[in-house]
Amino acid sequence: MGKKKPAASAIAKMLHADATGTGGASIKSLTLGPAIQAKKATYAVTCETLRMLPVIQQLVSEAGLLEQDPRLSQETAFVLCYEVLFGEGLRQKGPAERLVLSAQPALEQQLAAMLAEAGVAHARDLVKESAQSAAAQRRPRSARVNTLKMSVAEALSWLRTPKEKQPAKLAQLGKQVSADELLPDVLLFPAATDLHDHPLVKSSCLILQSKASCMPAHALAPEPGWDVLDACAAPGNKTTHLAALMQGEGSVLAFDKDPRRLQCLKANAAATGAHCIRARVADFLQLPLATSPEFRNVKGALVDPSCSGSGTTLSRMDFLLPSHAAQLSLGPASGRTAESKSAGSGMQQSRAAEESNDTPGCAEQQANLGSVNLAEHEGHISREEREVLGSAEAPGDETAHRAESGEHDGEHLAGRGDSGKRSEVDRVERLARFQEAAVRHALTLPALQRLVYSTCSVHERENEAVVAAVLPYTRELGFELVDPFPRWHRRGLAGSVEGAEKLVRTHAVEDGTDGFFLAVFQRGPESSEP
Ligand SMILES: C[S@@+](CC[C@H](N)C(=O)[O-])C[C@H]1O[C@@H](n2cnc3c(N)ncnc32)[C@H](O)[C@@H]1O
Repeated sequence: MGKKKPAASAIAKMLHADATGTGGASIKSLTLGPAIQAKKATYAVTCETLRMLPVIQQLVSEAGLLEQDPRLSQETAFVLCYEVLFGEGLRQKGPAERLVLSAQPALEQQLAAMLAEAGVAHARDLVKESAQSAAAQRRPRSARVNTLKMSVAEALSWLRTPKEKQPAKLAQLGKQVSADELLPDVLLFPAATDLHDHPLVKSSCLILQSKASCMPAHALAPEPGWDVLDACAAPGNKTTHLAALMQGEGSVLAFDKDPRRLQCLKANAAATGAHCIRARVADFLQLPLATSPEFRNVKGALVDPSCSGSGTTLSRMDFLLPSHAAQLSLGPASGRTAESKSAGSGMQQSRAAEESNDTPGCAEQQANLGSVNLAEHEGHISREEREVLGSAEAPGDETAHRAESGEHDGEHLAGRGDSGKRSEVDRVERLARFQEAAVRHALTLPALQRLVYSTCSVHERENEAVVAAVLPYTRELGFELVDPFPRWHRRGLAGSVEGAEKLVRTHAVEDGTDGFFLAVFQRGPESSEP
């Protein structure tokens, strides 16, 4: 049956990772990598095949396609079935295409029967759209103005002033852009705007970065001339943001354990003109922060360590996967599966719906960093993170896991079996221990004034519970929790930790950005002496 199409390979990996609860796969990392030639088309076919999967699976099964030729893989059958029924059609190429083309009349007949049974006109109506999918489609696109290259006013003027011979699409974009109310260098564009080929993005004047991911650098608020440390920095979206807020004056000392990701950070720093970044490969936990002259004057630290990435499931479009779509209906009348569970408006409900990220990733992997291919690096995170967790941390202690977190993990992993649930719970626990260790270590910087801890996780264990674990130590050192964004509405989970009202959360469905968490520790003037 020949080589698998890239979309079929991607779907095979996604379905395997989803079914087994293993990480390492995301639609973007699998379809936009350097080895893929027609990236956008592969990405689109993969997404759309997954979106229509409940219908396609049934059609493939009822047409007996896989039995007709055992060499046909189910993923190839899914993709070809998508293309012949909903996509751009198929050409008689190889045996797989010929087989699906010969089955086309039967497939179409079966589809018509499904539509009639469900009483709907379009195949899309057979797949009930989840609340998450709808939210993902509504979500505005955000971009950060790289103020090392262009002021916000210049960027807005560039976008809003029609240029000679400017494509209509760009002129239209200029009418729709708005400045974010909270973060002065963040611009918001309408949902589904594709900015990747925009001239300002290509020249790194605009950085495609989620609003939530732009919060930590603002929360740290470094002054020009400071020495600042970025503990787990690659691929460096926040590192370059720090450099921009410092107007390129001072030093941003950036570390990451992963050499490939650090290369990515360096390329990112060069492209954005962030020349004050000094980046090197290092295990942050091993750096002699308390004793080395290199760190003597560091006043600000950002700790944005590996996390479960459970706040980024909307950006990653994990809702297209079967474990997330388990409750999707196969149409109003079919009654074949349970009702879709609403993401709801409350934090608890939505958290449960979101806690589903099996690839430790972060929103930043989806950002466009000019020529740097981050999709490639996204897959690398999970391998690296497994190593990090395997080597640097104690094994997870399941009894230490908080009941609430466990409950939601269990909920989202329903259907994967106990081992899947257990491994996810253990994974979050191990991540949290690393996160705690990283914060504690950063606090040993002798001149530290301000520390920001952030994750793109929605798990309490990785967020408020980490703050609770380090709080006594921070107090001993004279640090207090402070509120970086008094006007922001979403706070730490009530009752989770003293000072939860000073913690910042963002909600993936309700705030139009990734699910994110941040805490700011500040040392009072009387205790800032080393
Ligand atoms: C969430 S990502 C950081 C994203 C980054 N702050 C940004 O905004 O682009 C976490 C990073 O931590 C790195 N990491 C994990 N363990 C580490 C360690 N012990 N020392 C240094 N870096 C580590 C991973 O390689 C990964 O690049």
